[in-house]
Amino acid sequence: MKIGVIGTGYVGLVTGTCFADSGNDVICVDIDEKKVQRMQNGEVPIYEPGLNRVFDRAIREKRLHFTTRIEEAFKESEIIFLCLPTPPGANGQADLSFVLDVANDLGDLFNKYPGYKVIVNKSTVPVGTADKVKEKIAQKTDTEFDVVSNPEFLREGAAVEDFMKPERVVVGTTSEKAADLMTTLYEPFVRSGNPIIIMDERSSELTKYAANAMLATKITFMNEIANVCEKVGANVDNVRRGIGTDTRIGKRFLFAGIGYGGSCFPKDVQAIHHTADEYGYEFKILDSVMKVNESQKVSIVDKMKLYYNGNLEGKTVGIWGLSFKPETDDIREAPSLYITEQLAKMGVSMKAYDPEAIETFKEASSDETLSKMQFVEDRDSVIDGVDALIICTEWNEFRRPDMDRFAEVMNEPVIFDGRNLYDLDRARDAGLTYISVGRPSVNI
Ligand SMILES: NC(=O)C1=CN([C@@H]2O[C@H](COP(=O)(O)OP(=O)(O)OC[C@H]3O[C@@H](n4cnc5c(N)ncnc54)[C@H](O)[C@@H]3O)[C@@H](O)[C@H]2O)C=CC1
Ligand SMILES: O=C(O)[C@H]1O[C@H](OP(=O)(O)OP(=O)(O)OC[C@H]2O[C@@H](n3ccc(=O)[nH]c3=O)[C@H](O)[C@@H]2O)[C@H](O)[C@@H](O)[C@@H]1O
Repeated sequence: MKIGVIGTGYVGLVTGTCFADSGNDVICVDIDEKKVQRMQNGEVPIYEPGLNRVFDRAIREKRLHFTTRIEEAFKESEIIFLCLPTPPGANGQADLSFVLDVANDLGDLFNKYPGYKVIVNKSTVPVGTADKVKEKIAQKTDTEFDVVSNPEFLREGAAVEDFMKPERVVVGTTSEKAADLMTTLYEPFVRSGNPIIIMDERSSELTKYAANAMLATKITFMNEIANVCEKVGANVDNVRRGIGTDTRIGKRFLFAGIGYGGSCFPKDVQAIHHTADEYGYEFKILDSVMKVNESQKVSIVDKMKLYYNGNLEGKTVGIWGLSFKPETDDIREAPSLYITEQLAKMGVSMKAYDPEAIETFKEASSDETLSKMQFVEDRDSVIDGVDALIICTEWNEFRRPDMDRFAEVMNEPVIFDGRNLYDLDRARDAGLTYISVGRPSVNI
């Protein structure tokens, strides 16, 4: 099949590359000229494990092309995917301007190159967007076309794996013709028997938000259980194991920490809350989820204030991990941004390391915060001569450090761990003061 992909971010590039890998001819479009140039030169512009290998193969076999001209991707394609940003607007609603502007251009192109095509919304978009896109295009053309909702469920850091073997593919369309084309396209990805679930457009659009809001709620629930554990002297790891073995609850997404971040959970929880509000429904549980997550993101700073009796000025603190989760360079809504901002304001100096996200972190932080920060190139240099260490991201290389080294090289071996990486007995044996999430503190 001939496929066009508009927008080559985490979703668009993975979508285009994986469809090319399954034998389709794919043209990807982006307005970012530099990015397109890099991709044309064979470079993957984001860090995403496993993407390089599939990307190189698709380029070598000449099935994956890049352009800044939407017309080039439109002309020959049977299916066109919109993988455009839908950032939060001023009141938390999804900003649809990127999607609707492109829909407008598509209307003109349909006029110029008439003939049936399927336009697919892969961006996360509010209920009713398929109708809006349809309207925009229909204002410009009489050609037959369909607009389909096909939400994406991939996780950053595991994007290729998730795309290649999705647990389900959701397709929202009432058009049989479009459903057949989408089924043909996705069949190679669900050979193991996972379903392609066809439904109406609105249900499909809401499914995406329901999935993200449910997962954000699950994490937040565990963060609240962790906060209760800290009060009553219980251990959230034990509670997690105790409940996760119940298959009705499930083992995954039960890890307490410093709040959910990333480009999607925070914005999508806000957006579905806003949609409900627009339709006169108060989504109360999500009010609490957002409120709890705000405070959870900086709970480490509260713990530090308590430990240092409110006096952190002049301290030097090491930071392990800046990205919102491991295996990505994405820094959007990362707890590290909020923690470092607050510490900088309190006069704390910081020394930070992340395997992939230092550059993106610098781009996203204020000069005031950066003026208090120094960045180093390896994990071990961070802890030399610091008064405490904060762990923000659970990169693998932070899981098994030489535990004795903390006491040897830090001014004081104090660790505030936002990701519960270490066994409490091992921390105790290494002489650490160890404060984690929802577990008894060690040596306090
Ligand atoms: N990042 C993720 O893990 C997931 C994201 N999503 C959703 O997918 C959508 C895209 O997300 P990301 O890929 O993360 O965004 P992104 O911000 O990484 O990439 C968007 C790309 O679109 C390009 N773009 C903007 N306007 C354009 C235009 N007029 N023509 C061509 N290209 C244009 C930008 O230059 C950028 O390269 C969002 O709605 C998001 O909520 C859904 C599932 C997973
Ligand atoms: O719509 C999206 O963009 C995507 O959002 C999430 O994917 P992602 O944001 O890449 O990352 P997750 O692995 O879901 O983690 C999100 C946040 O939750 C936190 N988290 C996750 C799991 C957990 O048990 N505890 C926890 O605190 C992570 O640290 C991270 O900050 C969803 O998992 C994807 O299915 C979805 O497609």
